[in-house]
Amino acid sequence: MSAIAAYYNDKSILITGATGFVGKVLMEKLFRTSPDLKVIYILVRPKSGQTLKQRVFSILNSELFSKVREIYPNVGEKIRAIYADLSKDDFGISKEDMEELLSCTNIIFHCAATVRFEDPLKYAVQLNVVATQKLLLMASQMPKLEAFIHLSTAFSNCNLKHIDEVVYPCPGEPKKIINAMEWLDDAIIKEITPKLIGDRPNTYIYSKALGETVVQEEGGKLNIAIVRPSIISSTWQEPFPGWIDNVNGPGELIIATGKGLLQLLTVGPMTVVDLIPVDTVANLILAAGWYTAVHRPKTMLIYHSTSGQLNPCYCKKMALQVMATLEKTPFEKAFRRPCTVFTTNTIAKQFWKAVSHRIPAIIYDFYLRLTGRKPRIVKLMNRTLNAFSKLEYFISQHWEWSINNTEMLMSQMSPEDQRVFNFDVRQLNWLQYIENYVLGLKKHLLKEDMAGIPEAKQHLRRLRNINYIFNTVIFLIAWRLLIARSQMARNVWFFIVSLCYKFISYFRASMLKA
Ligand SMILES: CCCCCCCCCCCCCCCC(=O)SCCNC(=O)CCNC(=O)[C@H](O)C(C)(C)COP(=O)(O)OP(=O)(O)OC[C@H]1O[C@@H](n2cnc3c(N)ncnc32)[C@H](O)[C@@H]1OP(=O)(O)O
Ligand SMILES: NC(=O)C1=CN([C@@H]2O[C@H](COP(=O)(O)OP(=O)(O)OC[C@H]3O[C@@H](n4cnc5c(N)ncnc54)[C@H](OP(=O)(O)O)[C@@H]3O)[C@@H](O)[C@H]2O)C=CC1
Repeated sequence: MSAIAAYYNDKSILITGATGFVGKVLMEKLFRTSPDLKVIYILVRPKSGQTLKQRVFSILNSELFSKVREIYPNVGEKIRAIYADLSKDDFGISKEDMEELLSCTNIIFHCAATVRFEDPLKYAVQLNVVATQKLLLMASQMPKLEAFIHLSTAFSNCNLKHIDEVVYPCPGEPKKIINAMEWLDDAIIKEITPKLIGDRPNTYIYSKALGETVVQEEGGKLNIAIVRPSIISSTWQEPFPGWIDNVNGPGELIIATGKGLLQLLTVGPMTVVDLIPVDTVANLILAAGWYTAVHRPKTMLIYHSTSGQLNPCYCKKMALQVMATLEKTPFEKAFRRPCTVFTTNTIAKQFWKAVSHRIPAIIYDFYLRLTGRKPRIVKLMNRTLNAFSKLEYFISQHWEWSINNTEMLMSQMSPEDQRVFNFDVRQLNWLQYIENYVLGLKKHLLKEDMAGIPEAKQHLRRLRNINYIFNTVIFLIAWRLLIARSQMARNVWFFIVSLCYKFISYFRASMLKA
């Protein structure tokens, strides 16, 4: 049996962020590989009108957990959902629940965070720094705790081009920043945010960097490791290829491309997009948890969960594969035919944004208004272009991450562990992976049925014909205006017409001879 799987059997595991993208995959894997684990405590808040029970029920009944349900029908009995809102003091956890957590927990996986790039700094600090600080304090009171795994991001130091497996100093001391967030007025915080975050692109990245400093400074004697994933994407292999349930990062751009909203990619041919499949991240987290608890390294280790060094995914190649998959299996009800223009030129970029994005959106909304419907495309287009401008930062640059600790971890694992908790991205075939990713977005996120593909293709053919007619009309109008105003245009026109006439006469004469 796998040593890592055996380690988690009989353990009480606390997961924060278990209702999120990474948390769910982590929990699923734990149940599948270590069914004899004692309990998984998850810190959950009620959301979107759902109680804790309802949230857990819908996760366990989701497609992601279908394999777990097969092998382990009573899986719900091993989950203890504990009410907690990490933005509140003491997380709002009841006294009894807190006592149980403190006395029983063996391992903590801290995945919870706010991942929105532009949350107000106060909220980002509250979630990604203060909550981490409080969780560390809780952890320090857990006598049975063996390991604390903190999830950060590979981009926490994206102001550097080469990133080592160390915690770098961050502008501003966490304690001072936390203090300032408590008493400063929201308007003032907003004003000083750009100065505080310095050369980091947004409040999310900055707060994650501060979070790492807090882990390093306040981890005390705890057995801690930090895992830094890059851009987390759909599952590669487990529990099945292509599972994804959120639009963060690439998902948003792929959907916008598939729906015909986004037709622009500002990348050079050799730009690498550092994708890392979510199941690979979960496997690395579990391996790091085992290693930290069993081998107790003297210093806190940081593991980069990235792909660029070992098996780079080139952005242009990825986009072409996205397009090829969309050709075979298009998304339904597209606004326009999917098409991608690659450019790194700023002027060309602005031109394409206006001509091929904003103007068609305005025309379409005008048409919706004329037909008595509510205009919505301009709003959607603005949102798409805004999201694109925020994500662009991560695909227009190149970073290098050291992976010594990650490779060391792999070398410490038995062949069986390497198979069961595989995070070796060298084995990944990007073309196959991207195809599954696009299909996964269609199926699991957009909830589109494969039976609707003929209709989606028919819709795209209609859009192509409309496009042809539209372009021809625009060309004729432009040409007519030009002829009316320019002698040269008129000469060109007569030249073309007489050429056509001569060609037809010649053709007819040679037909008659034959
Ligand atoms: C060919 C392709 C190649 C691809 C090539 C890949 C490259 C891909 C690089 C990625 C690189 C990431 C690298 C990060 C590495 C980490 O560690 S990041 C962790 C993950 N986090 C993320 O990815 C979060 C990214 N997203 C965000 O932060 C925010 O969505 C953005 C982009 C800043 C936009 O924020 P915003 O303008 O406030 O927009 P948002 O609140 O999301 O939505 C506004 C409104 O639109 C609505 N809305 C949202 N989505 C939709 C939708 N799809 N339709 C309609 N309405 C919508 C919302 O409901 C909302 O409505 P209201 O509530 O206002 O009524
Ligand atoms: N996704 C990515 O591309 C990357 C993510 N990461 C890191 O991985 C970790 C997980 O990210 P991911 O799963 O994608 O993020 P998600 O947004 O999918 O999940 C975030 C989780 O945190 C929980 N959470 C947020 N706020 C609170 C709160 N106030 N109280 C209790 N729980 C809360 C959410 O709960 P709820 O369901 O109630 O909202 C959810 O379970 C994060 O630390 C992130 O920084 C790192 C690199 C890339």
